[in-house]
Amino acid sequence: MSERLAALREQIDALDTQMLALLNERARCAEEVAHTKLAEDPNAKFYRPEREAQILTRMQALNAGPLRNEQITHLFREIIASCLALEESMRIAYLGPAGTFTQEATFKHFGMNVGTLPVDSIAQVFREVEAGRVRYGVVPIENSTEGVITHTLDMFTQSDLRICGEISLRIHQNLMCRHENWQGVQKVYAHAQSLAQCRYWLDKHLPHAERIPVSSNAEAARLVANDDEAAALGSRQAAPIYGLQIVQDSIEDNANNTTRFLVIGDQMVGASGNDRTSLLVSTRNRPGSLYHLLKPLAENGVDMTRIESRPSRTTNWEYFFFLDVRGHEQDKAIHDALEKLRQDAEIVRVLGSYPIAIM
Ligand SMILES: O=C(O)C(=O)C[C@]1(C(=O)O)C=C[C@@H](O)C=C1
Repeated sequence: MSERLAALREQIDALDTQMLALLNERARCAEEVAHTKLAEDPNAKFYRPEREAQILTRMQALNAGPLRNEQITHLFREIIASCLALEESMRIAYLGPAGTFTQEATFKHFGMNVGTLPVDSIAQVFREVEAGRVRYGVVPIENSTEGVITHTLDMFTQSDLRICGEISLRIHQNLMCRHENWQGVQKVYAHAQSLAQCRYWLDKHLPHAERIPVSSNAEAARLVANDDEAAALGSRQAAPIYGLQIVQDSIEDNANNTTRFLVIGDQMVGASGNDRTSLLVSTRNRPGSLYHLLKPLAENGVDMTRIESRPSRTTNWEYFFFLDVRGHEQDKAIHDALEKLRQDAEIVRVLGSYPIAIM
């Protein structure tokens, strides 16, 4: 080994020693935070999404490189998750099975070592949280190319759970096989959405392979585990679970393909300074009802970023409206707009105020 290399490694060893001490000092602080919270309130919540968002935003602002903000965010998320695990060991239910993008989103947000419970429907995620068998749940809510996941919206009309956070995940599709010789595959299994997201890549590179839609990408990987002539598309997490190799990565046609997920729980989240509030509103069916619903928001200068309507299911031609606005329900503008709205609408429910997803 050259003297230069030996000296650099010595420097790295010294820095690692410092980081180790600092990490444990931080962990002891988090343990102290837990004791303090409990002393102040026996029902205190340990997971504080607003505080986590503030920490990550601050680190990004301070970051001078060469590590990219994305890497810094990932590292600090893992550090915070490890500290949170010292405060409380918790389990997260997600729309499974293992190896799906929802699992990837769960690990991204709660750290790679969090306990998880994969379940087989969005409704079941809600039920697990409602029954207290898990602390939080993670469900998909919208994809940038495929649109809103109406099943998740509908669940909020039947559940009192709140939205505690959101996770934004860049969807990278991977081609996975049992062996490296992917050019010879005859079949490509995947969820229909994943097949659609890789249509041009498949046209170009595997034009003769049959595309077979299945219930989830994890199911696709499971089928390919027993088939030398097939490939699966999906999240990189699926490969080791089903003994597959990633033979081509990031093959999605649209590089900006993103899915948004919600963290659901029974917790009110404080303001982080960069928040979103989701509302469920219903009005009597009369002329101008949508106008009356939106007027208080506009008059108070509340920035509405989305509106979705869903049939009420109990009365024909009556609708629930799902609205997203920028800001926190405690902000004066939103608070005042909600007061006004409540005078007019049948139902006005705040589904949650939560930090806007960070990277
Ligand atoms: O500040 C808190 O409330 C903590 O519990 C500490 C901490 C952290 O490690 O920084 C851990 C978990 C919370 O979700 C937020 C922050």
